[in-house]
Amino acid sequence: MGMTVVEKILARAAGLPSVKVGDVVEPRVDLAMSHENAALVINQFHEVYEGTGLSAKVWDPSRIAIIFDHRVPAESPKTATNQKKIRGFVADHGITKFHDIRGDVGGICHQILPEYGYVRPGYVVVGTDSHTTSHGAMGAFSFGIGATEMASVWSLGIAVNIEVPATIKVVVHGEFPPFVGPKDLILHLIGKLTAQGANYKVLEFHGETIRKMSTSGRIAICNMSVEAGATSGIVPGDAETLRYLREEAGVTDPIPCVTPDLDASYVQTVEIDVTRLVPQIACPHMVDNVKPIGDVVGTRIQQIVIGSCTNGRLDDLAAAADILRGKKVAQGTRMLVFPASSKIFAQALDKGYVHDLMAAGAVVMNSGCGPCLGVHEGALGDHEKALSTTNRNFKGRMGNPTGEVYLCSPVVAAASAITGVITDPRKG
Ligand SMILES: CC(C)[C@H](C(=O)O)[C@@H](O)C(=O)O
Ligand code: SF4
Repeated sequence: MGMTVVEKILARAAGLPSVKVGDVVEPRVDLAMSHENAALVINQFHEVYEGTGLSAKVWDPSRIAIIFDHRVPAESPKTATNQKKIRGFVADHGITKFHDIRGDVGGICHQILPEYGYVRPGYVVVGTDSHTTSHGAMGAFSFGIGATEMASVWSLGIAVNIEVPATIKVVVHGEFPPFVGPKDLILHLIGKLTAQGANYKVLEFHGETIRKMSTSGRIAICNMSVEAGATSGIVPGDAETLRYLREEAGVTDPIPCVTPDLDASYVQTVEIDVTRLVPQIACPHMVDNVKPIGDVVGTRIQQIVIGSCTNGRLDDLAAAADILRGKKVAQGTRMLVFPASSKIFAQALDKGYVHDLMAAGAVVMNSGCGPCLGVHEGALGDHEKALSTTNRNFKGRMGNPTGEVYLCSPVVAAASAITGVITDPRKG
């Protein structure tokens, strides 16, 4: 019996000739990622060693990545002190993949990992963040775990009790129409599968539309796979993965790719033709409450948000700048832009996108999670509505339980910024 790409990755990492759905395995971890919640992991990690007489040492400091992003720069003394504690741990243990609050190498964890070539095809990646699914875009099996599990990974280098997940094959055909892209595809898929439709399963993406898609688009679709409940999303490594890792991340060592067997078995196959796909909007307060844009056109918006690990990359900012160049953000609407990393920010500066966006009236903020999570900056006022390129619209997500968040692509957000109401970019 053939294996899916995740079965192959898990078999290799667990040192087994093959695995099948439901097997419980203990794969070797290639990369373990945390952000500010490393502070929790550190507490749990020390507990593992308490009373054993053993000195607490991480299994491999080169395989741990810690990125400050959720609250940068710190909004409170408590956060700043947590970050200080993590810095101390990083220094004590010699952790090298550490990204502090910096304007040169800072950014959101899910952008930093691919950008610096930390994730490779075939890797097992775990992260203390639900959107760790993003790194499936690089052909890795990448999923979120809790702080306690992470403490055990830090000491053992293996992920314990991992049940081999079933895989849903998603085959995407056709060419995107103008102003429609990967974000619309993933919103459409989540609407179709529902928020629980892929629970405990992997979404393995195939088809010519995926093959032609940039790494940026692939990150967006794998990032949001968790919103359909998926353990992970994955695009098996291919020519685009190699191009990205070589040309953009500067990787020079060999990059073997893992591909699924032709006779691999899937629990379900979903076929999507994007030829007639229209811009999609996830309406409050569930990511699977997805509607074609026509259903919500004209809804008044007080805050437009472009950024995050989902849609804060250079192509996203370029698309927004193209629409807003020479135009103005509507009165009564504010627009916040936060690039996914410092590197993207610098590129957007060089290309003039930051200038275009600011001249239109947008506030360009530093790289980090910012308004996406709403615990730090960019909160909504009572009963305000936001239109955002982020990935979650749960009640209270943007810091106010009476606020409403609509999710969309960068071009929809940019077109709507000009009018102050949800606007179809195909007609704008
Ligand atoms: C705060 C963090 C643990 C959380 C996550 O797990 O995803 C956040 O990044 C999010 O997007 O909601
Ligand atoms: S940008 Fe948003 S979704 Fe991404 S890691 Fe930060 S809080 Fe989570």
